[in-house]
Amino acid sequence: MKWSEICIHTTQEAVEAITNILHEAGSSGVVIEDPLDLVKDWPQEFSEVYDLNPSDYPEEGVNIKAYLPVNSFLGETVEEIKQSINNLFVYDIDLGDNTITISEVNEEEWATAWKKYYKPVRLTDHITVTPTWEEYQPQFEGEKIIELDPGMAFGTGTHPTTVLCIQALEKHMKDSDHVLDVGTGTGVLSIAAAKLGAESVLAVDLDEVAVKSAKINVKLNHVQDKVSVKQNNLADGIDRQYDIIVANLLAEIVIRLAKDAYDKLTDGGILISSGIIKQKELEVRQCLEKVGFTLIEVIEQEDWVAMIAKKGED
Ligand SMILES: C[S@@+](CC[C@H](N)C(=O)[O-])C[C@H]1O[C@@H](n2cnc3c(N)ncnc32)[C@H](O)[C@@H]1O
Repeated sequence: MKWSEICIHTTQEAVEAITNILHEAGSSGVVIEDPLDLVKDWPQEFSEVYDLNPSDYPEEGVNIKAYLPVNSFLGETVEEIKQSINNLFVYDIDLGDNTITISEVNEEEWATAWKKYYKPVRLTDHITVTPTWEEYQPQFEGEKIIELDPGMAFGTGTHPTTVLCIQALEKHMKDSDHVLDVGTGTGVLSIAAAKLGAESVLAVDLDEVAVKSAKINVKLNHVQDKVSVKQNNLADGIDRQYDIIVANLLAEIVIRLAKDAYDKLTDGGILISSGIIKQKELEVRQCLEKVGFTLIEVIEQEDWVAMIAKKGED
């Protein structure tokens, strides 16, 4: 397996929180390079001599290094890590200059390195996702194929959080439903919804790169008659109601969206929320119930949970 090194330059204060984020993102080991270690009195047990090289350490602040497997969703994992770290501002944690570098393969190569690991994948009974550069012929009648060129946006379709959303869309969405996709990334969930029979889909993302990518992918999949894409913060300013809201965000952002999602669903409408790491399941569940949702299903893949919740009684 190939590994990529991610290095975050930050402060002492942020070490614990960032280490947690890296573990949650699937890193098995974390190295902390703290210049304070150079001046610390190390115990000289069993004749062990600590011979630290100052050139391995930053002059100020702390380097946290972690190793991630190079796979088709490496880009997404790095994006998740960046987002989770940026979210620490909310908790008043000083992040210092918060520079993030990727090495082993240089950043430019890294941006495309994952491409060779990205192959057509069957995600559900009906949906297969394939990168645009692969030749893929349908394998069975009724197979719906999503072609994607993710560029630098999140959403190859293969990430567990995305797969859970597509499975939930396939199960809970009815033909003629109107769908809102919050945090669309490459547009993968909107395209899936359109191909599964949605009447209309509005795809929103805060990130301009994602909005561009989603617009390209929507056209590539010939669903532009059903799917519109716009830059937007969560569901702010959206003034109509939807039958389904799908939101593959992080737990903290799902919590921020919950009340607004409830208001913007029709009675009996369904919220599919994903991007929830297992440890945060209870927190999100309590928040959804507090705003009035009835939880109807919780599905899991690896360390990730998606919650399907209904507006009104089950
Ligand atoms: C985990 S990715 C999901 C992408 C895609 N929907 C998928 O399932 O593969 C989350 C996306 O949410 C977007 N996002 C994060 N915060 C947001 C906000 N406040 N408003 C809208 N989009 C946001 C990010 O830019 C990113 O594209």
